[in-house]
Amino acid sequence: MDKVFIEGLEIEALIGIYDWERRIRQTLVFDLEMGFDNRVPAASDDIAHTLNYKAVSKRLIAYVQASEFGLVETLAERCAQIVIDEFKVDWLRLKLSKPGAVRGARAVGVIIERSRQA
Ligand SMILES: Nc1nc2c(c(=O)[nH]1)N=C([C@H](O)[C@@H](O)CO)CN2
Repeated sequence: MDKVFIEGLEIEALIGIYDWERRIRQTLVFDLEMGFDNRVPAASDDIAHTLNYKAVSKRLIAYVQASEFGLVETLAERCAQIVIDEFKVDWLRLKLSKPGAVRGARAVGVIIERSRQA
């Protein structure tokens, strides 16, 4: 399966379960792999035929910056659903990292894989 990917997309958000986290914004890092048949845009050389990684990135930036969830699980799930619904993606893997959230760890977070429901 072909893929389009976005790696290391940094977005600031209000996220976390502790009181101190509700008073600050933290940097989150998104890595996405999205299933897509890249033979179609390769044949036409037309951006309109692509899964446009810039358009996906801009949509996620707008959504995440405005979000206020407690758990990274919730935010990851909503972002996955946006990409599947709005960009006609059938399958994706999304890694959401929260750097520096746990002392001693470079990052913590979740990795989810989701498919379009039949
Ligand atoms: N599985 C999760 N564990 C934890 C989360 C989370 O969102 N998912 N969040 C926290 C705190 O907000 C933490 O990031 C602050 O250091 C703890 N565990």
